[in-house]
Amino acid sequence: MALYAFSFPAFIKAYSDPPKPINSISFHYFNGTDLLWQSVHKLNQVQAKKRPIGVCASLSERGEYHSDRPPTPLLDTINYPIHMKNLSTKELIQLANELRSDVIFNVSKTGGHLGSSLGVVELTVALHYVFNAPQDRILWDVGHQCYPHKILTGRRDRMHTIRQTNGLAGFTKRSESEYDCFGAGHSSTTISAGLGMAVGRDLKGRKNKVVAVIGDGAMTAGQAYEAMNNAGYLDSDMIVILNDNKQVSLPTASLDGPIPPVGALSSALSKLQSNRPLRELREVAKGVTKQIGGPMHELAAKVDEYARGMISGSGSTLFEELGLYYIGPVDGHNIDDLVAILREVKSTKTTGPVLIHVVTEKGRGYPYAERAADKYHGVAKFDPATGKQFKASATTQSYTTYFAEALIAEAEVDKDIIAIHAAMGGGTGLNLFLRRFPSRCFDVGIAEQHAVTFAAGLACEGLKPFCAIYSSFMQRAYDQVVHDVDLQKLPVRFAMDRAGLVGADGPTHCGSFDVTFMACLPNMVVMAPSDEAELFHMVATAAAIDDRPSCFRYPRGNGVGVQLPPGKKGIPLEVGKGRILVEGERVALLGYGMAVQKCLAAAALVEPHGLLLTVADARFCKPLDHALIRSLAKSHDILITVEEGSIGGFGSHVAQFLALDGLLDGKLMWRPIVLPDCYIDHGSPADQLAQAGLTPAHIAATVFNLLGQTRAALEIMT
Ligand SMILES: Cc1ncc(C[n+]2csc(CCOP(=O)(O)OP(=O)(O)O)c2C)c(N)n1
Ligand SMILES: CC(=O)[C@@H](O)[C@H](O)COP(=O)(O)O
Ligand SMILES: [Mg+2]
Repeated sequence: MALYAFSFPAFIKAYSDPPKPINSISFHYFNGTDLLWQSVHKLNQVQAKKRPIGVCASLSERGEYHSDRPPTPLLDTINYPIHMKNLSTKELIQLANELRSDVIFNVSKTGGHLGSSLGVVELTVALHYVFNAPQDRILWDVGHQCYPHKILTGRRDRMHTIRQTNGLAGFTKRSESEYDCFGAGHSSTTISAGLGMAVGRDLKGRKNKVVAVIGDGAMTAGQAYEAMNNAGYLDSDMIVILNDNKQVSLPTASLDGPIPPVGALSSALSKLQSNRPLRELREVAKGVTKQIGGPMHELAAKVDEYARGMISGSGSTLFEELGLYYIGPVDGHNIDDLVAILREVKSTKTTGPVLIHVVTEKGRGYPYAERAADKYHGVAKFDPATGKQFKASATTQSYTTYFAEALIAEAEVDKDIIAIHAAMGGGTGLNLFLRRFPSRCFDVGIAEQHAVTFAAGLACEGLKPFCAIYSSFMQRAYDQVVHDVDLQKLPVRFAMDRAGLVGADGPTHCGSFDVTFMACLPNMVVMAPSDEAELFHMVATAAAIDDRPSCFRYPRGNGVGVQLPPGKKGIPLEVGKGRILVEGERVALLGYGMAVQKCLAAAALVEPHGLLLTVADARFCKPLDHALIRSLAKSHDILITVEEGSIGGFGSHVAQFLALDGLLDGKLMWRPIVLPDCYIDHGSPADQLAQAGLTPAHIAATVFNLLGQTRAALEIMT
């Protein structure tokens, strides 16, 4: 939407004889007595489906897109934003189309986050055209939509390495580029960080701009409001761009039916889109204010005041109540409008925080993504021509699916079981639960803190809430876990998926700390299954624990192929009891969670050397199975614990017990194998495990070293 820089006569004329409808926004009618404009605003050009301009490759016969990478003659000349500055609008449109095809072909070879990147192609071009990064700070919330940004900021030649070992990160990352002014991965942080940068700029006497791009999903998290509230109070100059694509929650893991956006914000945003006329009037008024001085200010200010008042009457300027100047909605795929409005806002002095509401389409410009329920949010490698993804075939289901099936089985026989997730219905598998129990599944938006305390409230009323939140996203709700759940000993059950290393998403998404931060809580039962059958049993165990909170963790990935319980219904375990899987001698490996599988593999590696190791599955970190640990410590020379978690977790609790029980006072050699005290970068799961020292070979080498067999230790590692 272009801000109309009316001249005075034209402005007055607009009052009586509105201009003819023009391309994107036009004012039909203004009645001088009441401030009512009807406007025609083609927000999403139907022609959007038109083949991109300037792309001469013919469409594939096999499908609806090119099978070969189309030529990108203009993009080939752009390595950094500085190379874009002299382009015409037409060239910018061509650049956007070439950039879009570049993203599609890159991701078709690497997999990754496609839909959100496609939705911000025009916005990215306009931002890097108008603003001067890296001096101007451009922040991308969550950062999963940053592929166009990375291509335009000197990293096009490395996009084929994205999310791979030693490759580009899948999110923005400060250490990767000066153009990535803030790291992301978890949502809803950029307004806070951007405000910090704006205040820092002012304190340093600098003049650069700060722009935070945040999605409608990320805008459902409380931190976004904390930040806007503070921005409104501080009145610092910054620009928030709300990228509203009507996708808040993720059916990432499965092609579920479209999940409507959750929460009151989504309906407020829809209202904003329906309340266009009044807002456009304000934009006109603002445009006039800037173009003319003197007495017209009062008229324009009056128009603005009326418009604000009338819009807020409909409760639609939620953002203005927080002190941000609202502009929009703007067509996020119209570069002409975007450039005009960004230029206008950039050139306006001391505006305080401004929120530009941009409406985009996730997956835009790639028919398979546009049509998919999940908008191709997270994709495997795929054939660009047909959109067919090359998903690895597996003989077992994901732990996510097993969890959902286990919870459904429990909910079939217990009507008090309720499921809660935070905008991750696909990733947690709870969309499967939702289909079976639509009234007992709650998606609270990207609001993990609220999810936990909401579950606490449910537990107060005698329900049995299962809060399914990825391990790393659970970090966001830790005080709620402590203060609202554990301290009050409320029976909330926490299902923490993506525990341990997660591969391509890297350190922001690795569930490294959940054992550490859960097992230190006095009332929490903390357990971890060593395979998919155990996961069913632990879901049943959690369902049965109704006098305190409990949690269980499980990894990203598929089961190991063990027999599932009959009817896929778990049997509650005896709380605090582990089990011995293999009786050996001299050396005992005590695994926690999926690390037990690595222990079994390590035992198999050393057996040809005449070593028969004991392998035990702890099952519980809290309460610990003291009898099992005491027995292992007393009947073996060496005790090694293994877990895919940080220091302070299972091994630390075992050490605490061994020390207090006097079991370290004798000959026992004891070693904990944990994640190293560092962040493991994105890469393949195998590479990550190797970097972490958690492979079966590493465990076997530890055994050999402790037995003084250093040659064997070296050999097993080569
Ligand atoms: C704290 C946190 N919770 C959950 C997620 C998982 N997640 C990644 S993207 C996404 C949806 C984001 O929606 P939006 O901000 O609208 O971006 P879009 O994908 O629509 O472009 C979610 C829930 C996350 N990254 N961070
Ligand atoms: C960007 C984001 O946070 C999610 O898309 C996340 O990458 C999903 O992870 P999974 O692919 O493990 O579900
Ligand atoms: Mg969205």
